[in-house]
Amino acid sequence: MANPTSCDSTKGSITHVIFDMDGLLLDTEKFYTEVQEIILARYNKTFDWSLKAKMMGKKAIESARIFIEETGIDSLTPEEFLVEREDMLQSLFPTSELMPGASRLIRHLHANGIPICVATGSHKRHFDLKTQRHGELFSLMHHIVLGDDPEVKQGKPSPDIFLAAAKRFEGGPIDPQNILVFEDAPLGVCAAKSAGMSAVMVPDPRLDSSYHGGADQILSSLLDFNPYEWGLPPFEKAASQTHI
Ligand SMILES: O=P(O)(O)OC[C@H](O)CO
Ligand SMILES: [Mg+2]
Repeated sequence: MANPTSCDSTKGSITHVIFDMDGLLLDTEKFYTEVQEIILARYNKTFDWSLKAKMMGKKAIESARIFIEETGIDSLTPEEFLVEREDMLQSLFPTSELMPGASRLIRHLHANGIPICVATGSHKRHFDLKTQRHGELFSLMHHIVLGDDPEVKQGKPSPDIFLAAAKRFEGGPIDPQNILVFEDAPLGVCAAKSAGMSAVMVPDPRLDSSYHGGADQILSSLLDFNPYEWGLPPFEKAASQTHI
């Protein structure tokens, strides 16, 4: 039988799970990168991962401000930048695909009665486009908190979105110590830790490891997540392996 004492005290106390969406559940960060590269090329500039790290996970207008500030393009306002990228994003988002392991993990936690939700910087209109092929999977979430939710005053790295998500679980607010957040973005990990939660980071391999600080665990893929390590119900296969 599985030995529960192999989990440390924090990991063993997880009862609720919050998922980031872009770059974590859905392979959508590549769309932002592609579009931003196209826009920057018009100004003979290139997009790099240090800028990407500052933008990922934020609300659209917040990341637009960073983009304009950091690239020094003064002929575009952040609002104009958002308009300029919108048509391209709207045609790409409906093609969004799931990240490896996302479906398995969501279905596993749901089937085992672990309350799960999504907390994404994406606003409603983009969320609807990105998830239009994944409605059934996202319907397994207890709730979804979006970047344009009135309770989310500031985007990540502010803890606002994760604290709002913790409140909306049944019996909420859930103690942050009992919540595990999955994130791909450095600012998202920062937000989860500021909210007092545990954070598993699944970063893009192109993100420099200097951005990995703060996460409680770094994984290459959701496929590598072991629920048992966190006191969560093990995957079937893992459960049988513990008998060996
Ligand atoms: O990573 P998310 O799901 O918080 O989304 C944030 C933006 O929409 C994209 O960086
Ligand atoms: Mg993300």
